[in-house]
Amino acid sequence: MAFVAHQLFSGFSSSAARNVVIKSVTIIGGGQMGAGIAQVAASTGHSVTLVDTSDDILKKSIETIEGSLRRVVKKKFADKPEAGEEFIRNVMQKVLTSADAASAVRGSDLVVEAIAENLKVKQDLFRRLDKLAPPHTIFASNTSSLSISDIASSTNRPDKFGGLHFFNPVAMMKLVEVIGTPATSQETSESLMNFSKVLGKTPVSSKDTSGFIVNRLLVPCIVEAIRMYERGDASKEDIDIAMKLGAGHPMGPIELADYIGLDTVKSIMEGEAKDPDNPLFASSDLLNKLVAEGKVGRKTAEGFYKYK
Ligand SMILES: CCCCCCCCCCCCC[C@H](O)CC(=O)SCCNC(=O)CCNC(=O)[C@H](O)C(C)(C)COP(=O)(O)OP(=O)(O)OC[C@H]1O[C@@H](n2cnc3c(N)ncnc32)[C@H](O)[C@@H]1OP(=O)(O)O
Ligand SMILES: NC(=O)c1ccc[n+]([C@@H]2O[C@H](COP(=O)([O-])OP(=O)(O)OC[C@H]3O[C@@H](n4cnc5c(N)ncnc54)[C@H](O)[C@@H]3O)[C@@H](O)[C@H]2O)c1
Repeated sequence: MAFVAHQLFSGFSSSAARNVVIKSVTIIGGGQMGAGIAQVAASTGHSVTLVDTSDDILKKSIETIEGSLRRVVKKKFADKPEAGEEFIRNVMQKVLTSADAASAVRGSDLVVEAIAENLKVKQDLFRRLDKLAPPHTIFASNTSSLSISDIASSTNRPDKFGGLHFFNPVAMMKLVEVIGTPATSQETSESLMNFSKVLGKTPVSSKDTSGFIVNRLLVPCIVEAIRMYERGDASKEDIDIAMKLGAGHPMGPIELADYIGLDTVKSIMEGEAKDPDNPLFASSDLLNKLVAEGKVGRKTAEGFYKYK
């Protein structure tokens, strides 16, 4: 799939002190999160370029976006199927794909990174993109657990760098955490807050602290659930039923781990385990085994559970 450089760089105001109005967005990583972010950005009128490492992966990303749009349209245009089809066509036209991050970022107001949860890999990517993106371009990471300051330190634009933490599935989850570091400028934070609102999300702001808001509270729940299952205190089914019916969660913590992806869960755990003061993240034999077997949850049709 060839990259088509149609995007007009249009939203930047001449004054460096003014907010960047985000019109064109490059999303790096076309997996669960990147595809979802591309979908909501295109659905709200942004020109989107979705980047991944190969055309085959990007083809799957496009299928994922179209599949999710069909579910959205089924409700939104319940009585007008033709209008729904037209909506899908219009949204899909706004999503270009490219396996070449370097050309994709050249006309972009915002770059959102949603690649693997690995500090060095994210730093390497941003170090490269920093040299290619225009000076006004804001960089944002969708990291679940890494420090935004650490990722931003690979660039020369820490003032134009923030966290934009979406939730899975992006099409359905209303929250975005906007993370500012001590170096993030007020204009950048405001631009990211405004962008999130334009996407139809509710943004909250958080300092660049471990887990931000949601994961600081959610991750211990998932960790304890997996340990409880490993110890044999309860079956995985009962743990999930208990948290759905007893705590009102839409998914149980073990189902949710499968939904997030056990590869991502393992990367988060290993990143956090570097803190010797936090025994919460000691390794889990069961999690390691599932990941080693390629059973990383829903995306591979098997994790703790099997999926059709
Ligand atoms: C021992 C050591 C362990 C170490 C552990 C370390 C832990 C690490 C943890 C990492 C955490 C990282 C997390 C990440 O940074 C942040 C997150 O994203 S957390 C995840 C947040 N998400 C959730 O909590 C999801 C909860 N689930 C739900 O809200 C719902 O279940 C659902 C996903 C919306 C699905 O709903 P269901 O009712 O279950 O199922 P349905 O299939 O019927 O769907 C309902 C409704 O929604 C529509 N829909 C669902 N998915 C999509 C989609 N992708 N696109 C479009 N529409 C979708 C569907 O069509 C249905 O519509 P309806 O038919 O009702 O009109
Ligand atoms: N899965 C979740 O529930 C969830 C929720 C919020 C945030 N996150 C975070 O979002 C990020 C992505 O998670 P995901 O679940 O979408 O992962 P994923 O495995 O579904 O997708 C990651 C994609 O990035 C691509 N990729 C890897 N390196 C790349 C590179 N250098 N250039 C371009 N593409 C590259 C991979 O090919 C893959 O398609 C992670 O940082 C994760 O912590 C995940």
